[in-house]
Amino acid sequence: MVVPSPFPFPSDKPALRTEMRARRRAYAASLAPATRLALEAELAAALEPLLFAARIVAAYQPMKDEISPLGALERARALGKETALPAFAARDSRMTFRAGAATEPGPWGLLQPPSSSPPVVPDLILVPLVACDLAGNRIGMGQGHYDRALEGLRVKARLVGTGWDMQLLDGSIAADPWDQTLDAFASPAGLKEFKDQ
Ligand SMILES: Nc1nc2c(c(=O)[nH]1)N(C=O)[C@@H](CNc1ccc(C(=O)N[C@@H](CCC(=O)O)C(=O)O)cc1)CN2
Ligand SMILES: Nc1ncnc2c1ncn2[C@@H]1O[C@H](COP(=O)(O)OP(=O)(O)OP(=O)(O)O)[C@@H](O)[C@H]1O
Repeated sequence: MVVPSPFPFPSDKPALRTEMRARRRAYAASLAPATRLALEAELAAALEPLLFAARIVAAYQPMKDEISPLGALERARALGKETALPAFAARDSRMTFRAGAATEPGPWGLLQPPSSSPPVVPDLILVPLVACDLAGNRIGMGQGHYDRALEGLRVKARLVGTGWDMQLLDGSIAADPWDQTLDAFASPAGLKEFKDQ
């Protein structure tokens, strides 16, 4: 499932983010709707053992080019687990996880649970990403939302990057001191656990 990295491999994060966002967009656009649904079902199947073991599962409301984790979240609910999604009080406020379904518009253009839903501490977090490498280094949307939120949650939670197969790169992503390393990457091809750092 590891794809050859873009060549020449961009040396700085912003360039790699731009390159991989473009590739993610092209990949998502190339998928027929039925294929996309089948891949999302494969993702949910790959995550099943982790969902089974968790108590509170957090995922994300997918953006246009991202793989949807909502089937996996539905599966978690069917297994009796509590589920949560990212929420923001305002654009410059800290991201938290709130229980329940995404019913209200959030400041970053994504639906989120209402502020009346309780904040929760998940023990499994499905983390959206632009790209990650085999050491669990991740590139996100560049606002540091996950890095900041995961800093305090990683003691309790397993962090599983979630994406299309093509988002796992075989080159190395230079980690910044604040970057939170992923424990694993889940995609339609399966679950790839990263070795302890
Ligand atoms: N699906 C999903 N949910 C997520 C994230 C994510 O990466 N994916 N986040 C990851 O941290 C947080 C939200 N952070 C975000 C950071 C930047 C942009 C962004 O730049 N969006 C548009 C511009 C829209 C706007 O400016 O309002 C863009 O794609 O250019 C979106 C979300 C929490 N929820
Ligand atoms: N724990 C933290 N404390 C303070 N600032 C942070 C922290 N984590 C990240 N940042 C800031 O956030 C900015 C974006 O970081 P980075 O480029 O690593 O984001 P990203 O991992 O792509 O985004 P995200 O985590 O939202 O998906 C950086 O400029 C950094 O200073």
